[in-house]
Amino acid sequence: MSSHSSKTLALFGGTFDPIHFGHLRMALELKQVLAFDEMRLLPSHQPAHRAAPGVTAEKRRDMLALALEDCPELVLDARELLRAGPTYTVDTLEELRSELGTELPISFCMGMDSLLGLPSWHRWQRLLELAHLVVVARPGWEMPASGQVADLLAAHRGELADIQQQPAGKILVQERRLLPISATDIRNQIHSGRSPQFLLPERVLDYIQSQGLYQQER
Ligand SMILES: Nc1ncnc2c1ncn2[C@@H]1O[C@H](COP(=O)(O)OP(=O)(O)OP(=O)(O)O)[C@@H](O)[C@H]1O
Ligand SMILES: O=C(O)c1ccc[n+]([C@@H]2O[C@H](COP(=O)([O-])O)[C@@H](O)[C@H]2O)c1
Repeated sequence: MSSHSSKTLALFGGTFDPIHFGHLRMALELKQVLAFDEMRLLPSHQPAHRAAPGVTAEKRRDMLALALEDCPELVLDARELLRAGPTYTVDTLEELRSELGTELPISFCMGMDSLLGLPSWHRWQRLLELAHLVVVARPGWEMPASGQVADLLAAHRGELADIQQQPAGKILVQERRLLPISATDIRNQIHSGRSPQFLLPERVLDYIQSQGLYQQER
């Protein structure tokens, strides 16, 4: 039995290019509603399934650190930035399991869009052996009718008590309204000369301006 058996850990991964209030609210709400003991934001180094971010991993991490300065409930975990090559979630979860043992309940949080793309993730069938998946769906979402994700949901759908008490293997679908904010919109606004004020923390916006980030269209 691991010494962590009475705790629960949640991870909220993303490119965070840049971090915004949509990410921060969702991470905080999931932590509070699902009563996780710890919620870590996990910036991806070289995202595996999208174009390379325009801003270096170090700057994305700095923005995340600034965003979390006033929020002790959310913690930065920069481990993926230390690994070379494409960032695969399965590698991160295996690393965490070797550090924290096999008993600690670990939940990896993602949007429903990410779940629908899960079969293209690296070694995706191993993920549920290492962690639970908490999937955020908009109210009124519909279950995919068939296919690998429908089969996965049918086999692994669980309840809150499962993800709090078991180490891995369940999918919890959480219906929540999302703030209508996207990092793509923020980048577009900046390079069009408009201000993204009120969509992200003021300190992050100051950093973006002082470093001259997102001025060029990509
Ligand atoms: N407005 C939002 N509210 C809640 N969660 C969000 C929101 N936008 C993105 N997410 C979730 O945050 C995680 C990281 O997303 P990501 O860093 O790609 O942000 P993004 O705003 O979608 O960026 P981009 O526009 O560059 O794709 C993903 O799980 C994604 O589903
Ligand atoms: O492991 C993979 O193959 C994989 C493929 C796509 C996305 N992910 C992870 O999913 C999280 C959200 O990714 P993104 O691209 O929506 O910011 C982030 O932690 C990524 O590392 C992981």
